[in-house]
This record gives sequence, C-alpha cells and structure tokens, in this order.
Amino acid sequence: MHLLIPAAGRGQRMGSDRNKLLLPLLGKPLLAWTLLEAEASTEIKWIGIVGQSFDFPDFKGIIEDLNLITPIHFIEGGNTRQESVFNGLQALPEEARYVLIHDGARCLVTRELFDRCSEALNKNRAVIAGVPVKDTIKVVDEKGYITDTPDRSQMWAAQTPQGFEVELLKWCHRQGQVLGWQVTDDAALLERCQFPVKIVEGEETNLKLTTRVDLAIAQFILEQRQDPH
Ligand SMILES: Nc1ccn([C@@H]2O[C@H](COP(=O)(O)OP(=O)(O)OP(=O)(O)O)[C@@H](O)[C@H]2O)c(=O)n1
Ligand SMILES: C[C@](O)(CO)[C@H](O)COP(=O)(O)O
Repeated sequence: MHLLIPAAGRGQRMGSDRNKLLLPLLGKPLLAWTLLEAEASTEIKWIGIVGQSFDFPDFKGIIEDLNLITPIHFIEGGNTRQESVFNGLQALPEEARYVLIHDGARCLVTRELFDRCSEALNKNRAVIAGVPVKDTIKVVDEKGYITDTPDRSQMWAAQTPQGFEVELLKWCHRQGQVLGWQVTDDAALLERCQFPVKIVEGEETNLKLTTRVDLAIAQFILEQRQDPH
C-alpha cells in the first residue's frame, strides 16, 4: 500500500510560528508519531510526504532520527490541502493502484487503523475512516440562525486515512479542478462525482491536532497509551 501524508500546512489555527507537524509531543515532533505508526502497519510499503520545500530539511532530520525502513519520498505541496493531495497523486509510482491519504496532523492514528483501511480497499474503491458524532449537529445560516438539525444517527465525523483506487481519485481531482470544487477532504470529490465511499470504523482518539487544546488532549492520550495504569 502507498501512503500520502499531507504535511504542507502552516498551522495557523494552532497559533504556530512553523509547521505544526514540527511541534513536540512527548519528546517527538507530531510528524514522527504519524510516521512510526505507518512504519508499524503491515500494509504500508511506500510513503510520500507532501510538504513545503522549506520544511524538507526538518522532515529529513526527523526521519533520520527514526531510522525508518519504509522508503519515504518528498513531494511539493500546494496552497490548499486539496492541491497538496493532487500533487501527491501525480508523484505516485506507476505501480500504485491504491493509495491511503492520511493527514500528518492526525498523529494519534494507529497501525491497526492504517491496516483496517488498507484491507477495506480489497472490497471497495473508496473508503474513509470515520466515527459517529456524539453532539447534535446544527446547520446554521449566515445570520447565525439554525436552519436544520440532521438526524444524528446518520451523522459521522470524517477522519483520515482515506483510501482510494488511484485512477479513480485522480479522475475526481481533475473534475474538481475543471469545475472549481473546493473541498476539505478527498471523499467529497468522489461524492460529487457520484461514486460510493464506504465508512470504515475510525478511532475516537484519532483527532486532528488543529488547536493548542488538541495538543493537550493528544498528550493525555499518548500518556495513557504508554502507561494505562
Ligand atoms: N496546503 C496544505 C494545507 C494543509 N495540509 C495538510 O493537511 C492536513 C490537515 O490540514 P490542517 O489540519 O488544516 O493543517 P493546517 O493547514 O496546517 O492548519 P491551519 O488550517 O490551522 O493552518 C495537515 O496535515 C496539513 O499539513 C497540506 O498538506 N497542504
Ligand atoms: C481531511 C479531514 O481530516 C477530514 O476530517 C479534514 O477535512 C481536514 O480539514 P483541514 O481543514 O484541512 O484540517
């Protein structure tokens, strides 16, 4: 399985002066935690990190410190996550038939979740990790008034990994470019192209580290994992 890691963001909501994936978490950069789980998965054999070129020296230092075996390639990201993934897709080796896209910011992902999503691609052309939402979701208009309350039993929070047949995802990304779609996850492109996307059970702990609060929560989760008692 080929893995693309979007890692070209700027961490604005984190209030970071650098790529938030370089911030420390229990002594390792966020990106390191993601890479260690990808390395430990049984299915991932190739990793492409999609980043800003000015971050590549730091990324290379992280990788050297981890002594990883899985081959890792660096790909220039874009101005949006969507563009970064598009660039990553163009850089995949010819033989790549399926790909997992996983946010570097979701550094609490487990090797089991990587493998569960990989295995789901044996029976589906597109899958995403997700978890049922716990809050009641409200649709709110531009004036701040609630316009709808969707049935919570049908509401899921999309996570990554998101996995796809490579040619299908490339086609949908090109459609998105032609039609000017701006989406926040890759599954949305397939949905708009009317292709089915299967939900795979995600992990409650697989949060996307977006704000400083998320860093504190992530530290707690990792400490619990390292010393459950
Ligand atoms: N142009 C971009 C923007 C985001 N990402 C990546 O997409 C993932 C999810 O994005 P997000 O959590 O929004 O990260 P940032 O864009 O860095 O955060 P912010 O929006 O707060 O700046 C992250 O791993 C981020 O590095 C990317 O590869 N290319
Ligand atoms: C892809 C994603 O993680 C699914 O929940 C999310 O959409 C990324 O959003 P971001 O604004 O790029 O962090």
